[in-house]
Amino acid sequence: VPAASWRRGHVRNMARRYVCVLALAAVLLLVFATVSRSKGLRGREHQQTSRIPSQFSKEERVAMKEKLKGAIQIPTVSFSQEEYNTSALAEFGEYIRKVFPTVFSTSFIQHETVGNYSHLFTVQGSDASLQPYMLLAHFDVVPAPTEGWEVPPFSGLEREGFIHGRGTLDNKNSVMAILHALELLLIRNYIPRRSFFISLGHDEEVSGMNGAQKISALLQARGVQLAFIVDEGSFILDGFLPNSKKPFAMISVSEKGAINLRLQVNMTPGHSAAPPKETSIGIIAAAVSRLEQTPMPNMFGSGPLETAVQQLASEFPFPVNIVLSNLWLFGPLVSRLMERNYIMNALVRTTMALTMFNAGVKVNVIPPVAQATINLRIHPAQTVQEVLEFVKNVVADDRVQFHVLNAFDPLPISPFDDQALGYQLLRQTIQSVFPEVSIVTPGICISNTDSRHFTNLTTDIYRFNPVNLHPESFKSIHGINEKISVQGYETQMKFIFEFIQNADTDEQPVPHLHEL
Ligand SMILES: CCCCCCCC/C=C\CCCCCCCC(=O)NCC(=O)O
Ligand SMILES: [Zn+2]
Ligand SMILES: [Zn+2]
Repeated sequence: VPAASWRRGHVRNMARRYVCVLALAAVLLLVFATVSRSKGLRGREHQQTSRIPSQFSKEERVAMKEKLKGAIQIPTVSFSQEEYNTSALAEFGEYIRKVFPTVFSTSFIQHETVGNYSHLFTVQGSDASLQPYMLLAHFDVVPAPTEGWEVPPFSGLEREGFIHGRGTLDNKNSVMAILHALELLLIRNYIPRRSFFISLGHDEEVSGMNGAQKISALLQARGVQLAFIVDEGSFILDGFLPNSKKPFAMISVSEKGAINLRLQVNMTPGHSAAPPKETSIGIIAAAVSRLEQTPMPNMFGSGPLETAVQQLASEFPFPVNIVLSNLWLFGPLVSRLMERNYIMNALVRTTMALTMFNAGVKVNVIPPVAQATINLRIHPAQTVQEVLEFVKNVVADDRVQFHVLNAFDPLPISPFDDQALGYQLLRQTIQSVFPEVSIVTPGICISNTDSRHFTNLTTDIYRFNPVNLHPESFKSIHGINEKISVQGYETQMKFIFEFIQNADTDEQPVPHLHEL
């Protein structure tokens, strides 16, 4: 082909290619612009640069409580690992999509459903150098028979400044406060610097194996490591200390282990008119009675609780403050005094509760099987094996069989020194949102939480809900008349609104003056 003709053909081909590339670029740009607009992506001109004040309009505050009420009305009850209200769990997923549209439509937030009903949100921050953290909560609740309730447990009714219902403290309040705080931040054009995850479990009350544990495995498979986790598991404790009116915040830096243990006695059935000396029910009843009469050893002596007691000493008048500040000398006395109160008792020892009893087939038949299920919560100074040995030694009856339904050791103690970012961010936010709270102490969660499934992703697990809890309210958790004040819920949401912004810091926490 003559050179000139070749050159003309070559130039024509090159021109065609450039036109195609330009056209493709134009189309992509158009698509990107469309997607950005529709998905709420904010250009840097929208980048939030200054702090967003946690002030909310009357309409926003009304919406906060109404959305919580709506959540309470969905009966997301879990009965066992195999039995929970799947339609309610699915309905709850639809509900949060409806009431938090910005959370679900923001381009830097990814939502995934895990284990069919749990929710994982990945909120991508603008500074990838900052290690992400996680906010944890759950929306399943324990059953709530209506007997004893002032209002129906799933009505979500508001009365005298309180929203009533199962889950108002454990733990739909946290689920809704987290999502609502994020919704309001996004509406105010907030973009986080530090990425964070929100994990909302659907089966925390029945082990978390299908929710939180699967979310943990998913994040581990993605190579995620977390700076810290914040979950339920303690509160601002108000009225728990004798002679002290001041509330204090306890951040649980560990949680007890647990054993669900079934005791069983089998016996040949027969006519009740000619009974044996003891039936299977009598044998099991005597065994569990011995267990109830033989408390586990008092383990008060070292660890976060002692730190808490010493930090609280200043709340007490002379000479109590001297006693509490010198546990090396008065520890045995203090431990004896603490075990007199059922909540404090749960802090100083492994507890045992007989929670289920199944036996008998008919009034005139000797019962072939008797079963007693006991729920043990293991103090951090003990192990599953030690507790099982203790139980078998107290039962001391070969006719009683032991079946461990599930068990896990106490959780490690998370750091709570000046360099512990998560702990210090909580302390900092507590003192800015709750100025009346002057003491923040470490503690032990006497119950269990979904956070125990995340020890593979971080060592810094903190269990704390920014809600004032009174001893009466404590009784309502898994009990009757669970409720949260409207003001208390608003403040919980405000706390999270502040905490998320506080977590954007890349400075190491500012050391604080120790309370001691
Ligand atoms: C001097 C210190 C006084 C401390 C008083 C401690 C009061 C205990 C406060 C909160 C504990 C309750 C936490 C609520 C979360 C419950 C989570 C749950 O139900 N998990 C399931 C389970 O454990 O079975
Ligand atoms: Zn809970
Ligand atoms: Zn619970």
